[in-house]
Amino acid sequence: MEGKTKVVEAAERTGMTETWLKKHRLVYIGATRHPLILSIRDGTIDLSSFKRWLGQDYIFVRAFVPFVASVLLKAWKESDDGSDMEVILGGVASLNDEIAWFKKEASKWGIELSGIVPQKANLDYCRFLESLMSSEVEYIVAITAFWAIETVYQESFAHCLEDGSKTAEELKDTCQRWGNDSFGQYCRSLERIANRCLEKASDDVVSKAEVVFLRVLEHEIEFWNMSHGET
Ligand SMILES: Cc1ncc(CO)c(N)n1
Repeated sequence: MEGKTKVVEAAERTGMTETWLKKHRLVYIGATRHPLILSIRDGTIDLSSFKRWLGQDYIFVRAFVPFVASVLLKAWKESDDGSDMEVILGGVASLNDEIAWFKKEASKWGIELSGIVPQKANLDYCRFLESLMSSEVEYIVAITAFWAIETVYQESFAHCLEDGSKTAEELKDTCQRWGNDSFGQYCRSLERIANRCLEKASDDVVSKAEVVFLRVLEHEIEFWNMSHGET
């Protein structure tokens, strides 16, 4: 009887990410359909907002590298599936390309990356990432954050490439960077890892992961808000 109860509980937990996306739908939409993204998609974007975002995101991505490395380390220590490490390593490799891309893109727009001052929302987000790098933070919690961070960008930029979007030619490269199908597949691999881990996790760890998921969404919204340039 006890065994049966456990099976039912596990079944209810399959697709935890799906459950959270439904439960927190409004916040998720806030993060993936932000006015900056909508303005890229409808062609009304103010280029100074785009440039502000680009410069700040370069700083963010530099802090994101050690975070992803910390997830890799946790996978090596805590994961029960050796293929997790390969997916995460693929993420590290694509960040290497991403940093090179930021440099190229910045020079295209005449942005001096070394002169960028990180804004408060960026510093807050980077501090949050740093808190997740602690060895006290469980692999499941960290991989959930990683999946959410990548997925927000994928969903946002893919929206700018859908049929009917009026994205300017010079912004398509940026949208492709995160909006392309292979980045989408990579996000789904991360989601499968998160769901597999969440299925086996204790209630306590699952609720910690949910809190972290929500905080990622809030940080992403604040990050997009920086492009307004009011702070
Ligand atoms: C703020 C932010 N979130 C997510 C990503 C995706 O890597 C990024 N580059 N920047």
